[in-house]
Amino acid sequence: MMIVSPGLFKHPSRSYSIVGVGLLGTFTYCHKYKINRVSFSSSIPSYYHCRATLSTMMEEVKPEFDSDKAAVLVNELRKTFNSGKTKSYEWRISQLESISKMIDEKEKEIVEALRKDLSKPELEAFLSEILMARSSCKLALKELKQWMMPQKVETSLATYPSSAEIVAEPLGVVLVISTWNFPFSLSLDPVIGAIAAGNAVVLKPSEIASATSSLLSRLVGEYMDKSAIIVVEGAVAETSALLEQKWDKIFFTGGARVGRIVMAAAAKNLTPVTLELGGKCPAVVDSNVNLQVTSRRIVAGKWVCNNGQACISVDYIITTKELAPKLIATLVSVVEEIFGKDLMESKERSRIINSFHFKRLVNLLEEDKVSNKIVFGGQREESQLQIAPTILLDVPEDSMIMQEEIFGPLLPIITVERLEDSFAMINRKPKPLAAYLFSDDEQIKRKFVQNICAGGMAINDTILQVTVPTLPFGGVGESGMGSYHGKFSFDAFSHKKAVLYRSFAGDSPTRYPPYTPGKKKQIKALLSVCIQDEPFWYLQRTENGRI
Ligand SMILES: NC(=O)C1=CN([C@@H]2O[C@H](COP(=O)(O)OP(=O)(O)OC[C@H]3O[C@@H](n4cnc5c(N)ncnc54)[C@H](O)[C@@H]3O)[C@@H](O)[C@H]2O)C=CC1
Ligand SMILES: CCCCCC(=O)O
Repeated sequence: MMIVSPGLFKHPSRSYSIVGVGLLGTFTYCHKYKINRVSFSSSIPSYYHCRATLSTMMEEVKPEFDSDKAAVLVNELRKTFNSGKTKSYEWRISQLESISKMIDEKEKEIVEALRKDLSKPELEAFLSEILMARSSCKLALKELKQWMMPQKVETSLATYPSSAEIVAEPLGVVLVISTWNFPFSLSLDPVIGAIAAGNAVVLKPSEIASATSSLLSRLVGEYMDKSAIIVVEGAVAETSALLEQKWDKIFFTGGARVGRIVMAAAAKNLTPVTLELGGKCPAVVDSNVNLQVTSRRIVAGKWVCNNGQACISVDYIITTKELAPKLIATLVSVVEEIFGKDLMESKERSRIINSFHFKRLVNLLEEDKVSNKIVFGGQREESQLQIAPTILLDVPEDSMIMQEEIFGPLLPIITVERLEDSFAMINRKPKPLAAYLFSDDEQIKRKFVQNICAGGMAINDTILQVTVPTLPFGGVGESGMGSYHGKFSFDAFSHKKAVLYRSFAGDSPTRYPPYTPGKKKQIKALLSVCIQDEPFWYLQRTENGRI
């Protein structure tokens, strides 16, 4: 079903309805494709195979928002950026205040869109979407003046007398491509960083969360400066049209398969990227833990958090053979305490986003070597797009469920003889976005932090690391590159320009050729002083005492 959604180029001061000659014609709408109930044959095993099939389906319908339209859009935004308007502190603050106002005034509509897209419970929508976006915006409003201040730094004897600073300047016109699982906060959070850093920005939400995508398009058009901040709705074709343009930064949230497409497109223009990808996030559980608290925090980081459809969700657990039965029993009791005995009736869990993800998850459960490993749950109802919280024990490491990111309510538990054996298992896999350890043993904690490479970690909890704005949120290796949240968002969309200030005084002829033997002696003497006293620099303490 193809829906034309209004308002992409509703532009009071300049009309994009370019009537008349040539390729452009009149263009005042974008095409949005609603994909909620796409069903694939159950023989397709992998998520990415499904996604690729979906992409093929999309290609059959030529989009109106094509590369020519995208070029017009980028050109208009570049004019805005080059006018200097987005660089001022006042403009940035005004746009951030508009976002804050939008979130406050439209909270109910946001919750409703999230219910439509994911049956997201109201409180979860508030906590993981509205509060996340609101707190990012409030932090930027509070800290922006400091973030924009040039950072004074040390200089060196070789440049004496001098002073130096690092100046953050906006990259220019940036593209934010978002995804479907936290479709509101994951779209707005990077946009907040882009605006705080003084950029013009295009947001392309995920077509899979179509209600939130439409809401963002309407609200951004209503509240924000349309000459600098635009939402383009659409699917693969529209995203591809955007990727053909020259951007000053692309910020992508989604899977690694598409991350590679984004990076390849960016390479053509040497455009820097931040890739917020995914992966299999392990949770290691030691036998010396408070099992009740551990289980509650794993359940929170798995089934409460968007029904496991979260990039930082616990993907699998590793624990000892001795602890496994007690851990499973405690997890089950906590799940039933939180969601009730009739797991399929609970309204406290988001649904699976659509039928192709539903089928993908069922395929993971029904693989021969896995289907007899289910120790809890396993119920599913396609009409409700719901799968019960499901625990599996000791599935083979070469099974699909242990090879692919699960991104849903299935939780395999793998047992090892010794807890340290878990480290090798984790390090055999691609570097995860997050890794979790539950242990009371300080030595094990230290070894985990030192030996497990991951985007981020939490010790004795799950997922909360992304709520701390002083911690960068991002991946490593297959789970992504770059990071954001808090000032890291401002930095992700800024160029850090080095500036050295010198006076005309003290210009020494020693610096210039011809390098006579006497001069060489002087230079070597000066440099040896630098290297002896300070590694080639002197500490010119600045007025704010910062190095
Ligand atoms: N690191 C993070 O912050 C997060 C990472 N993720 C990861 O994202 C993945 C799930 O997202 P997906 O289902 O992939 O998201 P998706 O299917 O919504 O795609 C992401 C974006 O890429 C676009 N896209 C899809 N195929 C494309 C193509 N062939 N060419 C150009 N653009 C294309 C979509 O229109 C969408 O806007 C998981 O691996 C998850 O771990 C999800 C949420 C947060
Ligand atoms: C609530 C914050 C969610 C972070 C992104 C994710 O886990 O998909």
